[in-house]
Amino acid sequence: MRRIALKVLDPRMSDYLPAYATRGSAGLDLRACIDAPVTLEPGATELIPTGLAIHIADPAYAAMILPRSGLGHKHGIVLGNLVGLIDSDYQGPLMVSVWNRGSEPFVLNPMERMAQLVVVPVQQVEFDIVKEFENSSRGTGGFGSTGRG
Ligand SMILES: O=c1ccn([C@H]2C[C@H](O)[C@@H](COP(=O)(O)OP(=O)(O)OP(=O)(O)O)O2)c(=O)[nH]1
Ligand SMILES: [Mg+2]
Repeated sequence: MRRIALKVLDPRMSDYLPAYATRGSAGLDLRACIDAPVTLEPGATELIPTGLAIHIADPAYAAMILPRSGLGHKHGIVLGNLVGLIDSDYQGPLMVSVWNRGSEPFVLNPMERMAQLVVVPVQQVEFDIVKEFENSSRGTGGFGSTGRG
């Protein structure tokens, strides 16, 4: 398994370090490092600290913050930025933009799992400037060009 440097910014998080729930888990749950419950009214977005920082260091990797499916589907708790992207050179506090897109207030409790972190491979690229592309079967067709259903 790849190892990534992690700083515990808030000592309370030492007891709640992100871990894979099962052997096959892709995501590491991120918890709300808050002192008191936060009520998210319908439509509200709050930037919630995780109390952690990571430094991925290798530009061939990044991390993505994704919603938890249960919170998103049942309670409308998703992310204000839809997906959070953590650069490999980022060393600041890991923050989660929690958005209540639902119709009921949602109370986020201290240390509650609010989102998940997925580490993914990244291919950085350089561009070759061209006037014409080589032919492809799709060409410029997109946005439904192959039809519906
Ligand atoms: O949900 C998120 C998204 C981002 N970040 C941190 C890590 C990331 O590396 C940095 C910058 O994110 P991004 O590039 O998506 O934001 P930006 O608005 O382009 O800011 P910047 O100008 O700092 O790149 O913010 C988080 O902690 N949580
Ligand atoms: Mg950026």
